[in-house]
Amino acid sequence: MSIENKYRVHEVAKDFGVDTKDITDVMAEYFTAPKNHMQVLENDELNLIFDYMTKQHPVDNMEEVLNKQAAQRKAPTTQVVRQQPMGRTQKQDRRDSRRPEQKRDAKPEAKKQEGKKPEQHTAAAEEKKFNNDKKKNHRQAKPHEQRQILRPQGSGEAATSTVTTEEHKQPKGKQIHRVDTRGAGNVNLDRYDDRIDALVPQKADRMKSGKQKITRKADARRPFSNKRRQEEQEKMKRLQRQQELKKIQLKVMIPDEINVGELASRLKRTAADVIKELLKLGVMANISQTIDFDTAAIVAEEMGAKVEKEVHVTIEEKLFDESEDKEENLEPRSPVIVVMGHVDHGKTSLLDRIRKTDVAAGEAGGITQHIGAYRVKVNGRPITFLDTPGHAAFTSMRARGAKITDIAILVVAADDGIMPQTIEAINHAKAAEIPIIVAVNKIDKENADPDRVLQQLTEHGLVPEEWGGETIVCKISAKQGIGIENLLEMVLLTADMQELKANPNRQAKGAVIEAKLDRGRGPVATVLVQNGTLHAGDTVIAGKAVGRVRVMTDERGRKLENAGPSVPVEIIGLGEVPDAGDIFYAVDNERMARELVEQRKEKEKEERNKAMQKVTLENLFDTIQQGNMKELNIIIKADVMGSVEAVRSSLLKLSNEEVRVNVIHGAVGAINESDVMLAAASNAIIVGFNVRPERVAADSAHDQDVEIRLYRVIYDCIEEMEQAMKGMLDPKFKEVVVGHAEIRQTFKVSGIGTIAGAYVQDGKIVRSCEVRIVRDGIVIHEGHLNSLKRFKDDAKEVTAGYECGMGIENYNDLKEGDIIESFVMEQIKP
Ligand SMILES: Nc1nc2c(ncn2[C@@H]2O[C@H](COP(=O)(O)OP(=O)(O)OP(=O)(O)O)[C@@H](O)[C@H]2O)c(=O)[nH]1
Repeated sequence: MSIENKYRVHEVAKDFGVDTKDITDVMAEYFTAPKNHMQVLENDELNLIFDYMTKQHPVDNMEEVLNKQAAQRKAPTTQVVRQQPMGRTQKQDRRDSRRPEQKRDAKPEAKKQEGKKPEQHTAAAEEKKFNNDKKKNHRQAKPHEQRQILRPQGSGEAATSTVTTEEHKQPKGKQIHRVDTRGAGNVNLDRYDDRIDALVPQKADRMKSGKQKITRKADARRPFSNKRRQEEQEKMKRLQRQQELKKIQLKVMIPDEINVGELASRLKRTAADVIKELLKLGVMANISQTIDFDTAAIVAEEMGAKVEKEVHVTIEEKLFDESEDKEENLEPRSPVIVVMGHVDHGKTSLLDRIRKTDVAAGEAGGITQHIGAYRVKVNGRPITFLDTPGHAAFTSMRARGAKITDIAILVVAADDGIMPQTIEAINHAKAAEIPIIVAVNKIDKENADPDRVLQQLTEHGLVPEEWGGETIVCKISAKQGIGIENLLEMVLLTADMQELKANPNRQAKGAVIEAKLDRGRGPVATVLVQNGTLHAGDTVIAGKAVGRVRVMTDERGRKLENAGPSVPVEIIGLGEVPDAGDIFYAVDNERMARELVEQRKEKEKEERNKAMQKVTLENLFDTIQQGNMKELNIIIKADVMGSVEAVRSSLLKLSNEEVRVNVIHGAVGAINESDVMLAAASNAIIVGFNVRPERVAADSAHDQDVEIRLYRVIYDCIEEMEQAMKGMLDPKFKEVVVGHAEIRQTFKVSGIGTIAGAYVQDGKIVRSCEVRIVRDGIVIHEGHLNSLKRFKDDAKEVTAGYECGMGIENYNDLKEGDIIESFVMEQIKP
């Protein structure tokens, strides 16, 4: 309360025209008795006293007031009369009018209000009463309103005197009464009623809200001003409430990552607000920067929003059940084996022998057909063999992300030993991280030297068990059927170590092993079920093919109804031929599967158009920077083994904290298709020394975006790799300046343009070269020559010390003194 607003007991008494004791009594009744008459009254005390006094002292004689006002009847309807301090006469009038004998009854009457404070009392009851009174043509003054609206009693429509607003005109803190004097005869009561009607509901609202109506002393004495302010305050509060409500309701969906601008717009705030909030978290970010979900969520919550994680569900996620199997649902499954080895070492013979072993074992069934895979039973336990020739399919499957084999059998002819393809096979198996069982074949041959094979194996990191290593080596003869059973037992033993398991009780998932278009049957695919069980009639999606399994058969042509984990089956019913290595899923929703297939086709088209994604020396640094590369796989091919080893050891030394250089294969000889396949499957770069790629390999590398780098000097290779890893690889082209000429004169030739007469200062100007025009050291144009003449003759080139005439293609702004620089872009060869 400011000094000028201090309102003391005796002043209040004086203004009401009562004794100080009356005020003291009221105070004592509802608060505590004031210490003395100088005590300053608090707002709530004042409010109460006003309510109390106005109620206890209704105006019962307005005559004198009215008489005074009669003189002003012709004055404007609303007139502000300042009384500073309250005009003596009027004050006296009021005192007279308010000083009836009731004064002494004031207390008892107030006490009757069931101990409620007068403020509370006046609230609802008085409101009702007021409305009723009003309807009676304002014949009775209402005690509560009395301090606001002074009405003549019994005079009906005679005259009405009202205290009005006009707050802004008042000196602060002074008690001012404004009197709205309406002429008795021309009072527009309807208007007056309207005003009251408008005020009443608002007032009733306020009453309901239980808030104190008058909160300041100044307000107490400016009731209408107070009302307007309250209306405004109410309005403000309502707006605030709405805003708060809005804030509460604002829910934002935030994905794993979101950029600042997008977050701001989702929060319906400015980017600056979000950036500020981020700064508070110690995150410096600009509008286009991407922040992670956690950071964005904190910011959003700080800004009063409710955060929900935005999860994008792909069709795949909806369609495929990729949930992890619970341990209790897993059952042992049979191993899936691939047979690899150098050409003619006996792969086919071995596979045939194994199959025959099985048939010989008395397996009932039809004629054996080639479907790409088959199963045999060894000691009552089935083993699945991939019967796909060579390791091409195996590798291409791996390149597609299908890991289908559990164990590799490496066939090495005892009479031939380890050969290039044997090494390739070893490296393929290593890259696929599957155990290798070595089958030393053809031991029946006279010139067989199994020990030599063991020795060679050791050189390639496969130390045989009998030599204290971990590699199982079986000596066999595929032709004579020697050691086959032992080999199969070893396979089972190795499989046992792997504890291969799957859940047969779910929808099938697996890989396509082979597929072809059969004239009579349409697309036919051999699939290996890897998890779950495939049923005849299931809807299946494999890569870009979708369809229903119409017929399902095994390698002997027997119809199957169900195929569980590790079972290869041939299926008919797909709409298209899938690719070997495609993952297949049995699904519930065929329509969605077809939609997914369309999506995949579309995506494939896009990807075909996109730049290659495979690692190259050019994109190596970026790939490392993006954290997409932890290992740089390299395949080395060279003319001599010494080079392979030298390069291997030098490249391995390039490994740093971010990326490990990994030589996955090194061999002597031309770069062949198998190298390219391995590179494609392992995202490797092929490095060649003094070797060239075979034509097929080069085409294949081009198709599969495999990079082949050819060098003649090891040092160049190491340096380039190092530069690439540091992101400092030289550009593929570099500019070579050929010569300079100075323009001495210019001529304008109609229909041709400006021709420059120039003098070649150094090097030469070549007709086919690119040129740039340099004026005062600044390049003002780059382009091509459209003419180069020596005297009147066209010239191919003009060397230093000679004059020439030249025209620049589509450029005429040539001036004396310009330098024409002739240059060529040279490709940098590795
Ligand atoms: N003496 C002997 N000859 C064998 C043995 N295994 C295979 N052969 C012979 O070696 C030759 C090649 O055998 P394949 O089984 O066709 O060899 P592969 O590795 O499948 O050959 P590709 O399919 O061409 O890669 C054939 O003439 C076989 O008869 C064996 O254990 N002993």
